[in-house]
Amino acid sequence: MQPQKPRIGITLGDLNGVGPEVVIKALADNRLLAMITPVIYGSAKVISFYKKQLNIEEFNYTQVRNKGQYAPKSINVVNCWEDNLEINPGKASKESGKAAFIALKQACEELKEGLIDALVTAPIDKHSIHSDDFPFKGHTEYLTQFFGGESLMFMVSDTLRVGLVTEHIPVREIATAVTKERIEAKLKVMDHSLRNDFGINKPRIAVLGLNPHAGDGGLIGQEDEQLIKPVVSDQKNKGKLVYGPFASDGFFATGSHMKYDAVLAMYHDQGLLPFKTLAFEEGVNFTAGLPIVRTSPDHGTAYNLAGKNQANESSMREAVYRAADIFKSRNEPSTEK
Ligand SMILES: NC(=O)C1=CN([C@@H]2O[C@H](COP(=O)(O)OP(=O)(O)OC[C@H]3O[C@@H](n4cnc5c(N)ncnc54)[C@H](O)[C@@H]3O)[C@@H](O)[C@H]2O)C=CC1
Ligand SMILES: NCC(=O)COP(=O)(O)O
Repeated sequence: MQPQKPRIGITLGDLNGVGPEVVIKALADNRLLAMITPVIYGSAKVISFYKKQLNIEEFNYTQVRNKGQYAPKSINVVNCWEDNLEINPGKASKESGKAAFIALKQACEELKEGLIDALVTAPIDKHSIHSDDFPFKGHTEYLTQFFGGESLMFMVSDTLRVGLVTEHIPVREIATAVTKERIEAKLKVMDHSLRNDFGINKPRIAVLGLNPHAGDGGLIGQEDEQLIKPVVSDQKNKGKLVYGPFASDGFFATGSHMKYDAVLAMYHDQGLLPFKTLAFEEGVNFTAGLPIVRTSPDHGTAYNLAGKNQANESSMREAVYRAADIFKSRNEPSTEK
């Protein structure tokens, strides 16, 4: 008997952004259908609108009538909201933010119930979706609360992996949020994910410094000497292959990242700026550390491109492949990890 293909839930994200476009373009590639059963959470009306606009013939889908009954040879579409919602490509709106949340919530509930195996999320507009029902800064924070656990925003490609100690917080709060406990917790998730999700038996991890020149021996801020160095030493004493802190400005430019399986950055732009520069098209945002698998493309709603058939779908395609790979890796009989 053929093993069951992983059922990958895919949320459409903000219906006025490039989410629907990159989902349609990625799934129009039939090779994906041979490997996974896609279940789109959103609306058939939105899919039909963008399909027409993009003039994509080879994208056929089935509307789901019964919850959890997903046709293995089709692109399944679950209608999550009323059909009368207006579609305005490129325009932020509270209504589209609300719809994005409804689809995300339904997909998460079905993931929890075991009706799908992994989740891929198309981009939301963090401002539009924000409400009393969704008081979060992004998917990462929502999923961490919904499923529980210590999560890590882990940007991954075949050649580069970058995780973050702090995520969506204002720059002025970074220094106080970088604590020994938080660095240790994120290193633990990263180490575990490299072993279990990526099959690396002895992960080598580089840790970036917080201050310019990793503090210059305490001349430019104390955090590198007093927090980061002791954590790295402690990890080494425990037999872990953890190195640093490295001055972050020249780290990627000199190709130093290639000597490690992953890099731990202290804050969002410190990690995502080099990641997107080096791996924008193939890069994927993976939420490590949770009991479920969630990936997403590494870009946002790109309102400037929405409705113009100019969005590149490769990051979305990689996100789908990556979710299926990690799901399989977690469910394979374990070798030594
Ligand atoms: N996982 C998620 O849901 C994410 C959501 N966002 C949200 O997206 C919104 C816009 O954020 P920005 O910082 O402007 O980032 P963005 O990724 O939407 O746009 C940055 C630049 O990249 C280009 N770009 C983005 N996706 C592209 C694609 N598929 N093909 C070609 N070019 C592409 C855009 O045209 C723009 O020039 C914000 O509301 C933000 O919160 C941002 C990142 C992730
Ligand atoms: N720039 C990355 C990002 O914003 C990820 O957001 P989310 O996956 O937490 O929604």
